[in-house]
This record gives sequence, structure tokens and C-alpha cells, in this order.
Amino acid sequence: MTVENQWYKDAIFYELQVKSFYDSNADGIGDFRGLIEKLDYLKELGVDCIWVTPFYPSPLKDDGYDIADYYGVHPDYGTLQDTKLFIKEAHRRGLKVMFDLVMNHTSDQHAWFQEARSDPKSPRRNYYVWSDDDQRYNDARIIFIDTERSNWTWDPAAKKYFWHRFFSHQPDLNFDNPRVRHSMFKIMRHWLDMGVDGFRADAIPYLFERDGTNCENLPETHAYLKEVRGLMDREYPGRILLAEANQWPADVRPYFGDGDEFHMAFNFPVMPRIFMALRREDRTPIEEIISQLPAIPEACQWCLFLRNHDELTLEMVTDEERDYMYHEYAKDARMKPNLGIRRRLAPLVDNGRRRIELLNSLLFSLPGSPIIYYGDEIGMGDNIYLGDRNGVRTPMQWSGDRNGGFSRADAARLYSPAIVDAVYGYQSINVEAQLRDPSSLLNWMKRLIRLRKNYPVFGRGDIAFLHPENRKVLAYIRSGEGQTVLVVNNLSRFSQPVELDLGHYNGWTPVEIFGETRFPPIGELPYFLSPGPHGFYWFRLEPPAGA
Ligand SMILES: OC[C@H]1O[C@H](O[C@H]2O[C@H](CO)[C@@H](O)[C@H](O)[C@H]2O)[C@H](O)[C@@H](O)[C@@H]1O
Ligand SMILES: [Ca+2]
Repeated sequence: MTVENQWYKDAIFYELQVKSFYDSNADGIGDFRGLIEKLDYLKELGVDCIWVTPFYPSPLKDDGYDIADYYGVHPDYGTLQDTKLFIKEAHRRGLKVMFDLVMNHTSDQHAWFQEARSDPKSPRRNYYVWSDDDQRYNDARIIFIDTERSNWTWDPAAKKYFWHRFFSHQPDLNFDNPRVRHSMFKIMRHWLDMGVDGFRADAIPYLFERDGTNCENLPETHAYLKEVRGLMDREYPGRILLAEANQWPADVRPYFGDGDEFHMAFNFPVMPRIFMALRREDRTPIEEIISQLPAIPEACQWCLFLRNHDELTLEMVTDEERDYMYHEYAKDARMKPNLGIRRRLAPLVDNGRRRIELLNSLLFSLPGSPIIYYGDEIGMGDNIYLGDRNGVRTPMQWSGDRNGGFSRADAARLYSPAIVDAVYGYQSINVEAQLRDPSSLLNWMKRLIRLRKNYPVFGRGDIAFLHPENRKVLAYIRSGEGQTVLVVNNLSRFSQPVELDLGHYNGWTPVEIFGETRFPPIGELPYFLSPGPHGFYWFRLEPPAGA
């Protein structure tokens, strides 16, 4: 991919669900027409690419990740025409769009599965993975441990067991079948022809199964994903693939291949360690995990996130680390689905404004492209009393009006109750109010986004950690693209003294980026700073004149 086409390296991503964003026709459910009405908001926020979670026809037993028809649009959300118009309107504003590509499984309501189970002679039978017993592949872990006891479920119509890595209503597709592999290519072309700029590829480690393995990250899976990438490069250059591979660093790395597999991959290992470091007030978890990340090909990029539509997953941590995270961040048992914590960003840090800003400083300055989960830019809350992961999928809070300005429907008709509690309710937390308040989180986020855009080094540069004695301070130099930026994060709730060894930059001047404030030049002695509680600095380092 040419350098001009590497737009994803500088982009700021924004994840949203159509149903949660804005309801244009007062039926209580967000829709594509509503999303179009809010594109100016996203443009103004400053994001570059919108990732839209599944909106396809579905029984919605896994919020659309259980697809019943890959080619359509769930009628609640609009029509294909609306979706096309959404892409067109996003593009008109210079915004890119990514859709979810759920390759691993379908809904059991998909016509393929219905045919497969009822007719052994149907060509669809071999679209799924069947067995006479439930003993094959028993080294494969169960992912949804709260609801599933086995990765096999008995189907009384087929009189066989079928294989599923997720819910038992989500049968896995059989990627050993060439027809399945080609069906996926056809589905991709359908949306790419409509103009979508890329796919967030769901649950990709699980495409193939092999005896005697854990059925994750298999060579066959990588070989197929390279074919997927080949199609993109040949037929749709400039469009991208983002991998959702919730794996340890050594197992995520192969999803970049030699630059011939995914353009991007979510950085699952870094995410929980950011929260761990914050709570421990110790930089070690972040430094350790980033140092363990293998180098990735030049054209590839990490996608950094703090929160998303799922639980804050704790699959990629040790048992001890998970216990710590539960103890610190999930005091109530209702916050703990499967191996994770179902909470939004603001409640995770007790609505602490400084901590939210610090987390965003890390999100926007560590290597990779950041993604914001809808509503986190205004500090929305969650509802731990809703089932599954629905507590972090409540209606976007636009104003203090009825239903938070999300819908004109009666409150009882909304797809989900809006947040109404005293701290996070839409009466206090909403876009309209925050736009009017110059010191709001939303306005601060906009400034952060704008600043980041002036510094391509954040998306493209190298990182070198400084190792000050005070471990409560995480400091690093980002360099590249002709820029050098020093980032200093105080993970502690108290002011901290820190001495930085900046000998290499003797004579350079740090300029604090938010205020364009010139600090004293760096000399031979360690550079002394005292960031306030959860405070951080981003300094542009300017070489001496004539250097
Ligand atoms: O389609 C099934 C699921 O696929 C994604 O799941 C990912 O999230 C899980 C946690 O909720 C995680 O444990 C797993 O490793 C991931 O593949 C999707 O994001 C989910 O919403 C969906 O249920
Ligand atoms: Ca609607």
C-alpha cells in the first residue's frame, strides 16, 4: 500500500451502534437516517473514521453479531438505500466508514443453517461443522463461560452436534469448505462496492478447527486471511482490514503477516494494563507490555482502545492480574460477565475528570491509532442492571430533553432505557450542555483530537521510554515525521516530582503543546518536572536554533 493510502495511521476512529445513536422516526430505535443527521457532530468532534457494529438482519440475540442475512439491513435500522446514503453523506464530509465483517459464525436463523440442519443432502450442510459426538476439539476453550458449557450443541433436526465458539445460537461456519470461503468474498464485495472503506473483522482467530490444537490462530486461518487481504489489495486498494484478535502479543503479531494480512489490529494486551497501571499508580504494566510487543511491518498499525461495546475483556491477563482488576474495578458481581468488566469509561474511574483525561492522554499518545467508543467523549455512564453487555450500549445522550434527545418515542418504547441516574443521567451528561460549556469533557476531547492531528508522530513515530526513578510517572519520547514529542503522565492521585534524563536533548526547548508554553531549555542536569494529580504533559521538543 502506498504511503498516501496509509490514512489509517493518522486517523482517529469512533465506534458506534446504529440503534444507539439517533432515532429519526420516533420508534425508539436508532437508525441510519438518524445517524446521517448526526454526521456533522462527528465531523465537528474531529474523528476520521466511523466503525459501525453489525446492522444486518438478525434475531438480535447477540446484538447483531448473530447475522441472518449478510447482504441486508435490519428493518429497525432502515433500508439498503439509507445505508448507501449514510456512506455517501459520510464521504461528503470527509469521513470514512468501516463495517463489521462477522466471518466466523452466523445466526442459527440464517437460511444456510436452516437448510443445513434440515437436509443432509443440501449443499449447505457442509457450510457448518458437524459431529456425531461432542468430544472433538476439546482443547478449545469456551469463550462465553457464563452461558455455554460446551462448544458443541446437539441439533435435533440434523441429529448431530454443531460447533460454535460463541453462543449456541451462533453456529461456526466451516472454512474448510471452499464455498464458504467464496461466500465471504462475495459478501465483502457487496459492501465494498457500496463504498465502505474497510472492515473490522470479528473473532478472526477461530475460523478453522484442527484436532489436537486449541483451534485458535491456525496456519489455515492465516492462509485464508491472506487471501482476504489479497482481494482487498487487488480490487479495492486503500480500503482496510482491522483485526479483532483477542490474543497475547506473540499470537496477534502474525495477523499482520509480512504486511500482507491485516492493516490494523486492536491492541488487546495493552488495554487492561493501562487500567492496571492507573490503579496501581505504577507504570510497570504499561512499560512491560509495550516492550513485549513485537515489531510490526511498516504499513501496519495498532488500534488502541479503552472501551468498546463488549465488556472490558480480561482474557489477555494472568489470573492474578484478573483478580486485581476485579477487585479494583468491579466491586459488584453484576459488573462481571464472562472474563471481563461491563462498565463504561467514566464509571470505571468514578467519574474522575482528571483520570478520564489521563486515560485519553495515554490513548492518544501511545503508539497506534486511537478509537473512541460513542458516548465516552461526554463521559456517559452505564447500567449494570441490564443483561449481557447492554449496560454499555444505552442511548446516546444528546440533550436534557425527553430520552436524552435520542428519540421522540415514549420512554417505554426505547430499545433500552436511557441512563437517568443523578450522576450520569442525560439531564446532567449530554452533548448540548457540554457544547455550551467551554470546560466540558467534550470540548476538551475536541481540543485533544485537534492537537493530535498536528502531530503525525503519534500515529507514525517510534517510542522510547524514559526510566525515571519515580515509578508513578510514565514518560516517553515519540519521534519521527520530523517531530519529537515528550509525554509525561503522572499515574498518581498526588503531585509527583520527577527527574528525566534528557541528556540527548541538551539545549532543546520543551514547548507544552496545549498552551504553546515554552519551558526552560534542557540542560546537562536531569530535567525536573512536578506534574499534578493525574496530570500529564505533552511537550514538543524544539532543537536549538541552527542545530
Ligand atoms: O460474535 C461473537 C462476539 O464476537 C466479538 O467478541 C469478542 O468479544 C468477546 C467479549 O464479549 C471476546 O471475549 C471475544 O474474544 C471477542 O471475539 C464481538 O465483539 C462480540 O460483541 C460478540 O458477542
Ligand atoms: Ca428509528
